[in-house]
Amino acid sequence: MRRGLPTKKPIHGVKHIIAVASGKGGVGKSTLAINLALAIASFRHRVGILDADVFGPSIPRLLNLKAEPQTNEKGDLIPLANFGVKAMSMGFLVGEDLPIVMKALQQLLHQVQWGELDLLVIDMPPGTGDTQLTISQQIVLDGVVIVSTPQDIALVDARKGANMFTKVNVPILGIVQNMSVFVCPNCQHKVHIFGQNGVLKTSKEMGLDYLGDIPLDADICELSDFGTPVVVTKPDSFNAQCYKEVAKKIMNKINLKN
Ligand SMILES: Nc1ncnc2c1ncn2[C@@H]1O[C@H](COP(=O)(O)OP(=O)(O)OP(=O)(O)O)[C@@H](O)[C@H]1O
Repeated sequence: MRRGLPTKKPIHGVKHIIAVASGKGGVGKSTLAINLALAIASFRHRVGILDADVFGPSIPRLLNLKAEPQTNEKGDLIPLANFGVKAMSMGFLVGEDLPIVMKALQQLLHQVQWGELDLLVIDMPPGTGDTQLTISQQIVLDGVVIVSTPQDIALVDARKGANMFTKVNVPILGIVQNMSVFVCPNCQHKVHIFGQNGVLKTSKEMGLDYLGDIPLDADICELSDFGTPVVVTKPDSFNAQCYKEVAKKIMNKINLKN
């Protein structure tokens, strides 16, 4: 028998799969992943989100989902859903015991009854570890979206992340800058807390597309904490529009209509 990398498999019934990744933790990856999923669903696509953030699953909280998923007669997991988006999360399944986590990851990748989806968004764990490699090697991804804040320490890790995906032949759809600008709610003065154009500069240096900028705004954080993300709760707000602009660029790249 030939030994080597495992063969990549599509996910049954799912037309497109993108991953959202970051080099560093806490830069807003899950918030971007869920708002992108909801934005693309708002363009009348059937969307699911797979939370593969093994040690810090956020999607149950972001979608206000708590129940344990049921299984079908084949033993496949049936996703939960909220705001029209189907969701499956490591957070529904396990604690933090590594062997169990890796087994659960296989179940999440290959044994979920998604039904027909136009797009599955995978929320990756931060960094460049085993989970990212496993997903890159086992799943046919249309591409990965990298998110970073504009300060150097995050950008160094974003580069590492991008390099890892390139090495394993996963196309990079582009980079999103998060939390670069804070607009004072009283005087509208703009403050670039972590620097202004760090992600744009890095994307140019790396020859990657710049997909847009999401401001640092308390509303984004609070609505996420309530399990009511800004794209569904305040769809006409500036913040929601920023996520929708990024979503449109991604949809164009993977040939999804908007
Ligand atoms: N643009 C933003 N404005 C304000 N707060 C934000 C923004 N983006 C994310 N946050 C907040 O920052 C925190 C971290 O965000 P999030 O959980 O999405 O990051 P992450 O990169 O997925 O983290 P982890 O490494 O835990 O997976 C959360 O409290 C979230 O609400």
